[in-house]
Amino acid sequence: MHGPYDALLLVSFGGPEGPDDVMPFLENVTRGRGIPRERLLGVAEHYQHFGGVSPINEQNRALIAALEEELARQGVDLPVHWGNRNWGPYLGDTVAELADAGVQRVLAVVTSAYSSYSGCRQYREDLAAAVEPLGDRAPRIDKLRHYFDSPGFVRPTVRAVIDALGEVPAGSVLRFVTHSIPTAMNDVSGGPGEQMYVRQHRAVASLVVAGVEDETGRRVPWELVYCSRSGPPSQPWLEPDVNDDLRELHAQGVPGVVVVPIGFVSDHMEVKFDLDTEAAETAQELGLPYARAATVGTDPEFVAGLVDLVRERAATEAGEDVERVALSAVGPWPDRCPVGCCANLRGYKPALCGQD
Ligand SMILES: CC1=C(CCC(=O)O)c2cc3nc(cc4[nH]c(cc5[nH]c(cc1n2)c(C)c5CCC(=O)O)c(CCC(=O)O)c4C)C(CCC(=O)O)=C3C
Ligand SMILES: [Fe+2]
Repeated sequence: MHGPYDALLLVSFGGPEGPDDVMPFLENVTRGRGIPRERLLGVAEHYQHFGGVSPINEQNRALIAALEEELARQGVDLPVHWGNRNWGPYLGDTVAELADAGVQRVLAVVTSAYSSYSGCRQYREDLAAAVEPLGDRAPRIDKLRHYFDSPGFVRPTVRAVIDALGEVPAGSVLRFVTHSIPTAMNDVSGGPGEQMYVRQHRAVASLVVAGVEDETGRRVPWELVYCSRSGPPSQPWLEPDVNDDLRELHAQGVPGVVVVPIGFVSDHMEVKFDLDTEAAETAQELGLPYARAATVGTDPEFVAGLVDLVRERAATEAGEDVERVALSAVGPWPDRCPVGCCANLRGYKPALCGQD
C-alpha cells in the first residue's frame, strides 16, 4: 500500500567527501549567514580531523538501504531517492531527475526530527527551489510529519540510554544534547512564540526518561544542553553548552554522565566531533566518567517506524481515516506545517509542504 505516491525522497544536509570538498561545502552552508571566519576555519579543522569526510553521507546511504529493505519486507513498492541541501547529490538535481522519469508524487523524509528553520522550513524552501525551474513537469512533493515523538524514534533511544548507563557509575545523570540555534530561531520554531524546537526536545527527553524508568526502575535526573554553537558572540544562542555543563556537573560532584544526542538521527559530525572528541575530552580532563548513547541511525525499530509513518501518510492522502500515533502532548505534528511555522528571519521565501 503506498497510496498516491510514486517515490520517497530522503532529504538531508550533505557533507564533504574529501579534504578538497571541505571549504566549498562550508561556503555552501554559510552563504549569507554572517558566520565569523574563525568559526568557519575551526569547523573546517573538525572535518579535516576526519580526513575531510563527513560521516553523514555514508549514514544516509545506509539509511536508504535499510529503508529499501524494510519497504520490501512490508510489501510497499516505493523507490527511495536522495537529495541534499549543501552537497551532492543536490536536491535540485535529484528532483529534476525524478521529473525526467515522469514521477508525479513524491513523499520527502527529512533527516531532522524537529521543528526549526534549519531543520524544517529551510528544507521546505529547498524543495520549492528544486521544483521551481521545472514548471509543470515538477512532481508534487509532500513531507513526512516530524517524527521526534514517534515510537520508532523514542524506543531505540530508551534502549541506547539503558546501554550507556551501564558504562558509568550508579547515580550518574543524563544530558540530552542537541544543536544550539539562535534563541530568536527557537522563538518562532513551530510558529510565532511557540518555541517548539526546545519544547519538542524536552518532550522527547521526558519520554526517554520515563521509558528508562519503566524498564529499569531508575529515575535518572536529566537536563537538555547544547552543542555546535556558531554565529557571532553578540547573538544569543540556546545554552548551556555541553562542555560548560560538564564542568558544572563535576563541580556538583555527580559520579558520571551519559550524553544523549537526541538532536541528531545519526552520528553526524556534531556527534563525532563536538561530543565524541571535544566533550569527551572535557570530561576526561575533569575525571568525570562519561558515556555517549547511540543515535537511532539504522536501528530496525527506527526504520520500521519511518515506514509506518510513510504508510500513515499514504493512507491519509488516499482519503482513509488513520490513527496518528504520537507519544507526546506536543504531537502529532500536522502533515502540513502551519502558517508562520519556523519563519525565515531573513525574509520570506517560497516553501513547499506548509500552509505558507
Ligand atoms: C538545528 C540544526 C540542525 C539539526 C537539523 C538537521 O539535521 O538539519 C543542523 C544540522 C547540521 N548542521 C551541520 C553542519 C553545519 N551546520 C552549520 C551551521 C548551523 N547549523 C544550524 C542549525 C542546525 N544544523 C545553525 C543555526 C547554523 C548557523 C548557520 C545557519 O543559520 O545556517 C555549519 C557551518 C559552520 C558552523 O556555523 O558551525 C555546518 C558545517 C550538519 C552536517 C554534519 C555532518 O557533516 O555530519 C548537520 C546535519
Ligand atoms: Fe548545522
